[in-house]
Amino acid sequence: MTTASDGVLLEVKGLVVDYEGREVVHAVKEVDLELRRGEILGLAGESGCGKSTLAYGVTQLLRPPAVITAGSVVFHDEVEGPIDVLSLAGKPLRSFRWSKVAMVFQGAMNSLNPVISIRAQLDDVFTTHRPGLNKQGRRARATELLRLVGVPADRLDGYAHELSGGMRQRVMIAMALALDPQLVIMDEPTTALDVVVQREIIAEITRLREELGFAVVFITHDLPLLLEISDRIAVMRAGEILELATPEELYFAARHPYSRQLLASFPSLTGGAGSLDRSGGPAAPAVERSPS
Ligand SMILES: Nc1ncnc2c1ncn2[C@@H]1O[C@H](COP(=O)(O)OP(=O)(O)OP(=O)(O)O)[C@@H](O)[C@H]1O
Repeated sequence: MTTASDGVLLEVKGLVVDYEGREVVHAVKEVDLELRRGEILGLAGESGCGKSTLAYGVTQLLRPPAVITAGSVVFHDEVEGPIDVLSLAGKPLRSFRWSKVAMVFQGAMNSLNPVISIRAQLDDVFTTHRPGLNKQGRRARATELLRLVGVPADRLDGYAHELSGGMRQRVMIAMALALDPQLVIMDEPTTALDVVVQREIIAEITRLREELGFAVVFITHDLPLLLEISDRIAVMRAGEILELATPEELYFAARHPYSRQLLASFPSLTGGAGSLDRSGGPAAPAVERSPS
């Protein structure tokens, strides 16, 4: 049995997720996966391969017609010990989602409430999940969270539409971190942003991960980005994980032909010298390039 001391945060075994419509779609097929405490795990693969279904499945965020038909998900909480995620329902499930696992989605405008101030939205999270926190405590925590993600505290009393896209995404990250989760699922968190802002947000995410130690499941079509920021990358195709490797292993010695095909579909990875250094950021991936 896995214990917290093994450093495993999330243990997924034989997970099967189907979409039950007129025709059943087998979106996730008997996936086994171990996510380590504090690691950034990238989920790579073409559109429709099941990345989001897998990530939402392990956090019980799926809605009908999605059905988990087999498998188990165990979250090794650093305080409470193992939690059988798939057996959670109602209040314990809602609490699990904010307190242990948080989500950052692509369009912050869709996740933030346009008619409620940022402060009130954070307040909502605290009053629901941290009822012991008084008004002063909530104010202090809200200010601290904004500072953490590099948003001026005076924005707390503003509204989502008054913020730039990058600022909004930072606020979303602050909300996700509000209850100090051990895992943050990020589904294309920077896709809607321009490249410069995207780089700033990515740098912020990796810095916060260093500082706070949460694990990240990072979903994106951007394989070069994953090579740069991930500790390990799972390559998915048609509901299965074909290969799970470090960026170095994947970049220099991918085992599965499909992984090689996927890498080859990014000219920036296979092109001429210097092509790994994208948009002024740190070189991707964080691996030594071969001299050839
Ligand atoms: N609500 C739904 N009803 C039926 N099938 C669905 C539904 N949502 C997703 N699917 C199917 O499940 C499979 C996996 O989809 P999923 O969105 O998880 O893939 P993805 O890799 O995250 O794709 P993308 O990168 O485009 O977001 C696809 O075949 C998709 O068509």
